[in-house]
This record gives sequence, structure tokens and C-alpha cells, in this order.
Amino acid sequence: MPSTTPPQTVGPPATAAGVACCQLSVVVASRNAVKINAVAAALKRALPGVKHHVTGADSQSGVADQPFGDQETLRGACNRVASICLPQHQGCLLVAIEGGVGFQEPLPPSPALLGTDPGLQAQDAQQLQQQQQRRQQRREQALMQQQGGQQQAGTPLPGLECFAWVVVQAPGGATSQARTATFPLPPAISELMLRDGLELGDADDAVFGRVKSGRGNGTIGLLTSGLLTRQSYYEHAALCALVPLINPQLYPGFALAAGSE
Ligand SMILES: O=P(O)(O)OP(=O)(O)OP(=O)(O)OC[C@H]1O[C@@H](n2cnc3c(O)ncnc32)[C@H](O)[C@@H]1O
Repeated sequence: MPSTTPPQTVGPPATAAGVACCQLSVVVASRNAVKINAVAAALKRALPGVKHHVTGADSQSGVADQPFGDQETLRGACNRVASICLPQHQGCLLVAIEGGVGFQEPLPPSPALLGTDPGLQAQDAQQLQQQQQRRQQRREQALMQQQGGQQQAGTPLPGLECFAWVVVQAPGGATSQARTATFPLPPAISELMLRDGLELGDADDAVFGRVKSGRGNGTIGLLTSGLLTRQSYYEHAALCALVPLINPQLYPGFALAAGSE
């Protein structure tokens, strides 16, 4: 028997009307203007009815200056939020952005290449396995290098990719997180990071002949001639992390109290 219960309807996001009266103080766990401006721009679009004031604060990530991999990078963003969760910030929206790099994942073979021939499939599967083994060996070599082991000159290094994590803590304590898109770093930058242990910003500066590029348009700005900038790149993920605040009726714990400050 089909159920006679009417489908549940969900109202529109509370953005414009529901939280229009709020005054929201927002603290970004960084002094980097790129991060502060990215959060301010995301908030302006996500909660247009909410008057907000965004400031930066000193924070501790508790991870390496150059976090490696999703886990460490996300942990850095969480730690940054925890480090600014102070009595003077009670009732504030807290936001942290942590930039990271990691190894590129190998591509799986495309279905078009595999076709329907079982012989071909087996051959491709074997090739894929060999490719994955080679990549794994390269990863281990690169890690050894990072940890002070010996890297043979001329050994190709695995490619690196760049991303960031955004963590948001609502005034009531509920947290949300989102990740930026990923882009591949040029081999010249990956090499400086893996072989010489440079941070991304320093590797950028060396390759592009800039100074403090991370405070400007960032790596993505240099690689896209400004089509994207580090700020717009972070703004997108910040907006995604703010989704529960845009829709508090769908995400318990994210409602902004009227007049919260
Ligand atoms: O003051 P904080 O908030 O720490 O700002 P930061 O620029 O150091 O930012 P992260 O700690 O999040 O970034 C980790 C490292 O990656 C570098 N980085 C990340 N994204 C970058 C970008 O787009 N361009 C240049 N450097 C970048 C950054 O300079 C750090 O060395």
C-alpha cells in the first residue's frame, strides 16, 4: 500500500527574512588579509540580510607550517578554530582556512579504453596495478626525502596538488567544514617542496620571481593569470562551509539568534 503521508515540505532558506535582524561578529583565525577578505566576501553573499563585522585573530594550527594531505590540513583548520574559541569571542562566528598540498591521485583507466574485451580489461587492470605500484614507490621515496632520507638524483618525484580546508563554528558551537577544489602544482614547484622542503609560498616566489605571493593572488592567481585568485578560490569553499547557516531550518544548531554578537 502506498503511504498516504503527504511529502514533507521544507521552506525557503532563512537567509533574507529569518536572520535579517542579526548583528554577527565574525572572527577569522588568521591575520592574512586574503583569508579575512575571502570570508567577508562569502558572508556577504551567503547571508545578505545579516549585518556582520569580520576581524582576524592570531591562531595556532598545531600542524606543520606546510600541512601535507587532507588529514593534517583539516586538523590545522580545526585547531585554528579551537585556538580562537576564547571568552572574548563568545557569540561570534569563528572561521579558519588552512592551505595544504598532497600527492596527486593516479587516474583510473577510462571505460572507453577498457572496452568490453575481457582480455583487454585484464591487460589494462594489470597495467593500472603496475602504474599504482610505481606511484606508490615514488611516494615512499618522496616521503623518505622529506624525512631526511637519501633521494637519488634524477629520480622523478610524484606530482603535488594544492587545496585548502575551511572550518566554521557557529555561535552556538555547531561546526561545519568544506574543502576547496584541487589544482595540480607545476613540477618545478613540487620539486622545490619535496626535494628542498620549501613551503608553497616560498616555492612560488622562487619559480615566479615574486615576493610573498601567498599574500596576493596566490598560486592559483599566478597559474590562471588572475582568472581565479587565492581569495576567490577560498571564498567559494567558505560559502560551501556556510551552507548550514544559510539553511538553519535544515541543520540543527546553526540558527543565528536575533541580535547575536
Ligand atoms: O597567516 P596564515 O593564516 O598562516 O596564512 P598562510 O598564508 O601562511 O596560510 P596557510 O598556513 O593556510 O598555508 C600553508 C602554507 O601554504 C602556503 N600557501 C597556501 N596557499 C598558497 C597560495 O595560494 N599561494 C602561496 N602560498 C600559499 C602558505 O604561504 C603557507 O606556507
